[in-house]
Amino acid sequence: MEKENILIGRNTVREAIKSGRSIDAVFVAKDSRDGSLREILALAKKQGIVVKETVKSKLDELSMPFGYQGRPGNHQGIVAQVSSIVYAELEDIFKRAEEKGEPPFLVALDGITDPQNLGAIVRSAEVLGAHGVVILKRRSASMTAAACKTACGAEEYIPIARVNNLAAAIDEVKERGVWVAAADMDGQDAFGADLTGALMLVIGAEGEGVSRLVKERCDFTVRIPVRGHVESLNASAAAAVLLYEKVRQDAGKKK
Ligand SMILES: C[S@@+](CC[C@H](N)C(=O)[O-])C[C@H]1O[C@@H](n2cnc3c(N)ncnc32)[C@H](O)[C@@H]1O
Repeated sequence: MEKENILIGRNTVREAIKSGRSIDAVFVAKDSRDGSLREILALAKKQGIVVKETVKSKLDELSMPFGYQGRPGNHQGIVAQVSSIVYAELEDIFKRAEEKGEPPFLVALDGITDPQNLGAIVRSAEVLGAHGVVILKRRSASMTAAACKTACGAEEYIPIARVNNLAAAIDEVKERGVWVAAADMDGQDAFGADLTGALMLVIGAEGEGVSRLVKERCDFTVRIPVRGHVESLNASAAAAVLLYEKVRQDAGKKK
């Protein structure tokens, strides 16, 4: 599976944004800000697409492997990185659980923006037997080359569904008989909570944690007890601990 594609030049990037194509990031040259570039950036911003400022040589470098050899500058000050990974639907995750004859086990990410955290969580989810990962379409990291690199190929084996609205996805999942647990520092002790059976674990964003709206939709909130001075774990470390705790509890119940 191809991990990454680059769209080069103003018209290409503008049309891609307008068409609603899934764009991971727009890279724009630091020193170019004329009218048409400003218009494209405003479009990108409106759609919640990540815009990164960079130097022209970086744009040359990004464009080179995609047929622009020997023609630096042809990117006109802008390139967009689009992911070509095939995202799944929520339904595919439930199908996966059904095929395996297991209660659905999902991980949802409420706005994780660091691709390495996303990749690490996808990897842990796959390794620990979750049936799928749910991420947000906007204002969140997607499966870029950086995320795939950290996932170490796990994305090939686990469905990753992108949703517009996590609160709505939680309602849908709950209707299908799955308990939804938010991971948050103000929850009940995760090691005393019942994580067995059909479960979706919601991990919060690096800065803001789980949003209030999402937390209100969850059935309960779990906390990993900490002993140090730093308040919280890294999101991917917290996900790994909680996923493992669920696996441990399920194994204990089977005995
Ligand atoms: C870096 S933390 C976010 C910290 C954020 N400042 C807050 O107050 O929520 C990212 C996510 O990792 C999970 N997490 C981190 N430490 C945790 C802990 N001790 N117990 C449960 N979840 C934790 C939560 O889902 C959290 O939203």
